[in-house]
Amino acid sequence: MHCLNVELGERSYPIVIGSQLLGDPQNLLPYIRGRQVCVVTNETVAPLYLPQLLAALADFDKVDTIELPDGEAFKTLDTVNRIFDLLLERRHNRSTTLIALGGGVVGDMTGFAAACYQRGVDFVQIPTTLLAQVDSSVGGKTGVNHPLGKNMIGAFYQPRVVLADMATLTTLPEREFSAGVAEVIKYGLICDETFFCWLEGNISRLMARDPQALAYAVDRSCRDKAAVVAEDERESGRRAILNFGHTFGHAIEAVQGYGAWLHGEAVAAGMVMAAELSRLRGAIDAGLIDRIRVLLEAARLPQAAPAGMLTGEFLDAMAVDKKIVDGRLRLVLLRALGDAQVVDDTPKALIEQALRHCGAV
Ligand SMILES: NC(=O)c1ccc[n+]([C@@H]2O[C@H](COP(=O)([O-])OP(=O)(O)OC[C@H]3O[C@@H](n4cnc5c(N)ncnc54)[C@H](O)[C@@H]3O)[C@@H](O)[C@H]2O)c1
Ligand SMILES: O=C(O)C(=O)C[C@@H](O)[C@H](O)[C@H](O)COP(=O)(O)O
Ligand SMILES: [Zn+2]
Repeated sequence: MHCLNVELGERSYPIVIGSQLLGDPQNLLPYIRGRQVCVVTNETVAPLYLPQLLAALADFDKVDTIELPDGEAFKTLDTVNRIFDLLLERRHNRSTTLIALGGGVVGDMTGFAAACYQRGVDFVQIPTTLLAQVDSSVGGKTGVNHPLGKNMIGAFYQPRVVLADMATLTTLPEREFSAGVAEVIKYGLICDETFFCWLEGNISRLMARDPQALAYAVDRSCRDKAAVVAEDERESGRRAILNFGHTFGHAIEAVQGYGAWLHGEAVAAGMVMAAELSRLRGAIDAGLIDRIRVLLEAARLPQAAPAGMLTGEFLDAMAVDKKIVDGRLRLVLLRALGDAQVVDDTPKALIEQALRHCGAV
């Protein structure tokens, strides 16, 4: 077990990475200030890991659990309202702590509920998917989807601790594991060339969930993300690079219907689109795109738009992107391997060309 720190002044917190962490009260007690807790999880994760966690919480005065329905389609205000209902019915006060036990969907909604309930209560992230361990549990972006756009309602709200128990990844389905690898590859592309090269040499070990390769990938991803977040907590500048591939990816998620493509799958295809656009602007060469495609192939991730998705559907959905300023679409593109930048002057025709190269019709 080891710890990394997300350095955010008085909102700093540790990311604890290890195995068999969630059953040990000592990993949680130092971060929970009151005597009340509410575990938020879902119907899939609860039977797998809730009993272990509840055993670790046995000494609290009030321990409640809410099991949400599973799936991206349930990442909504209505579902968050169910958390508020339970907290109020069970008289949780301002000293309560919410504990998110699950993937990014549970984590994003629990964090948002914590940000809003009685104007803010503590929360803890216990991520149980690869994607949540390497990305969503770190950095304090919380929120829900809206039919018109992904993560459109939310708040920046940091957890008190992230407990990444890698033992939970043993039960993760293959497709979900691959989705997490997409965000891992993202770090290499945007800010960590050495990591990208390591991934090229170790992708088979990673996909086989070799414990050492997995531990290295989780640790390195969390370090990369924590460094970017520490520099720009509320995305006024550099943090936008963590959105590489996401403007396209979010369009896929919204247009296909939330949950049809997994977030990581949509981001994978979106990263190829963003890389293709970077090439059309003359920033990178075709060789790098080939290298990205080889990694995505090995990770069993998509590299093109969903069959039949129209360039117009992409552009319409992208028009509500949260990075837009003064009506200008801002895209995260590559300057080189390991070096991303935000660009706000990409001609629409070039975007359409990149989309068509990547299978949009
Ligand atoms: N806040 C952020 O910074 C951030 C970053 C990246 C992604 N996200 C969000 O995260 C969400 C995607 O997260 P995700 O990929 O974890 O999806 P998810 O939360 O839907 O979890 C994936 C599936 O795996 C199941 N599951 C979870 N843990 C399991 C385990 N240990 N064993 C077996 N099954 C398990 C879940 O029940 C679900 O069916 C998206 O909504 C995305 O927008 C947020
Ligand atoms: O932490 C960030 O910043 C990210 O952009 C990480 C992304 O992987 C993540 O999907 C995030 O939720 C996207 O945020 P959004 O602001 O584009 O909705
Ligand atoms: Zn993402």
